[in-house]
Amino acid sequence: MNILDKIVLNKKAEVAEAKKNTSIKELESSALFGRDSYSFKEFLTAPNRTGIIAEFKRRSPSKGIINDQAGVEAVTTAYAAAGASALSVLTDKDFFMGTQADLHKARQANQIPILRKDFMIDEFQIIEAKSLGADIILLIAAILTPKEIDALAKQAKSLGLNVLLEVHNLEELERSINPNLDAIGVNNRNLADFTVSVETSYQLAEHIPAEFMKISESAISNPETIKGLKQAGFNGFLIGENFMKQADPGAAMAEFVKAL
Ligand SMILES: O=C(O)c1ccccc1NCC(=O)[C@H](O)[C@H](O)COP(=O)(O)O
Repeated sequence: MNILDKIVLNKKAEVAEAKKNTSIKELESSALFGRDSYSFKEFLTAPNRTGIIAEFKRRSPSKGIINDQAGVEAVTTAYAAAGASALSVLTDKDFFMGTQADLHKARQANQIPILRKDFMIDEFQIIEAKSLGADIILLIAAILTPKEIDALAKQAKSLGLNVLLEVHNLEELERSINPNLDAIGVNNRNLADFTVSVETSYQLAEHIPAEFMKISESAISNPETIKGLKQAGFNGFLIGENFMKQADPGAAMAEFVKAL
């Protein structure tokens, strides 16, 4: 069984447990449930922003512990001050050491869009994302059927959330694309074997229809890479480890942005 299969199996059990403990009514009565989401598109394309979606990520299956000392409020507010267009906050506990409280804290401290970075497989998680203050949800083509993507995207849109579809190859893109998506993210990391190549973004760029924002995800560690990806039509750049591996991730991002 590869790591993605393990994550999904674990997530199914986690969601089943969460459904036993929390009702949808409770989630819908959260103070944040009724707020209007920030527009992903507006923040990504605003002239004074970088296009960077800066990720708060303590651990990953490919790298182990990246940074278990940094605080979510301090890091995310520093990312926003450095010009992040949006934030990404991991909420998966078992593989990434993320928590739902991280997302909630990031929401209270920031006024830019936040992506709930998790493995979404069930409508319950979308309602949960809304109740925690997320603006964007991620749908990963490698773990969902086209029918599931369609249903989850429709539900997210009905709650005013922005939807980012993640693909890693042309086959995933062609089978998963649908009009309820806002952005297509090309993951430069192969989640089955963890190899990375930014070439993946270049190869898929021309196949992404113009109506969707284009995001390049993972393994970005150089401002020059962003310049090249912008030329290829990318609007957003999801960066986690490159900043999080530093003692002060916000300062690392501020330095990086100076070279853009
Ligand atoms: O990062 C991993 O090891 C990983 C393993 C299995 C599933 C997902 C994984 N990462 C999720 C991501 O998409 C990245 O956190 C994100 O794109 C940022 O990547 P990076 O800048 O390389 O930290």
